Amino acid sequence: MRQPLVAGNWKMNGSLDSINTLLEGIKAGLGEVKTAEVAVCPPFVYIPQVVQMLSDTAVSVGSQDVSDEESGAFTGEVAGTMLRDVGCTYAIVGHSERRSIYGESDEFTARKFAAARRFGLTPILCVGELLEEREAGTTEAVVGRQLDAVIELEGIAALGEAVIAYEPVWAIGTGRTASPEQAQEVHAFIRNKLAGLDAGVADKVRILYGGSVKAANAAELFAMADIDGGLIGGASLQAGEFLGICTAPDKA
Ligand SMILES: O=C[C@H](O)COP(=O)(O)O
Repeated sequence: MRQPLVAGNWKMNGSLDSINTLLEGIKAGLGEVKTAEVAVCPPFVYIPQVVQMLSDTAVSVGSQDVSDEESGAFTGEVAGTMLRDVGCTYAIVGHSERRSIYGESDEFTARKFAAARRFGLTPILCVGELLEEREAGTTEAVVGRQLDAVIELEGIAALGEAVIAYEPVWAIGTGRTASPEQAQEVHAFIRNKLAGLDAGVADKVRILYGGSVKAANAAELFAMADIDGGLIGGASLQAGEFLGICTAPDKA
């Protein structure tokens, strides 16, 4: 039985003050969350503050990215060792905003996935197609290719110790959520693809859905057989909305 995971990706949002307020709000409602594991992924600079504020809770903290390198002359990079040092347990890799805005390739993403694991972080590997790729009928080819880059570098077993997030790019921040059936179709494709290589990995890996998830639509998405929680952007910046999503698995 896979425990659902609801992870908030705050992206480049927040300030010392607003994060205090957000976390106070989340902490006040955590007692209502019965089933899901909860995680938040703040901007790098706020991670120590967030780890400290959540130290009396079971909420995990992750980073939004991680360097593919360990240390040295890599200006602007943040290493997995540093993220572990300040209390992270997860690292998002290959978010579509990294892929599309900053040109990060499948191979580069795979190296970041490897680095996260090497330094003791659980990668949350994001995959997903652009609107034009969906319309061209290439969703499975794109998602399959993104997964293959990681499998080729790290091996199939590594995915059993990671989290996958399926995020159709056309649903991110657009208010246009994939329907539960559309999401389930791709989640099932991912799980079946992994099952073809290692049934144990496919059974174990949590596959999150991301893209305009809100308290109002989370329960129907999370009720699908292969959707094991969500990676939440905008709605994770509002305590009430985020808690509404975190408690959605309790209603299944
Ligand atoms: O990482 C989170 C996703 O990009 C989803 O963002 P969103 O919930 O604002 O659509």
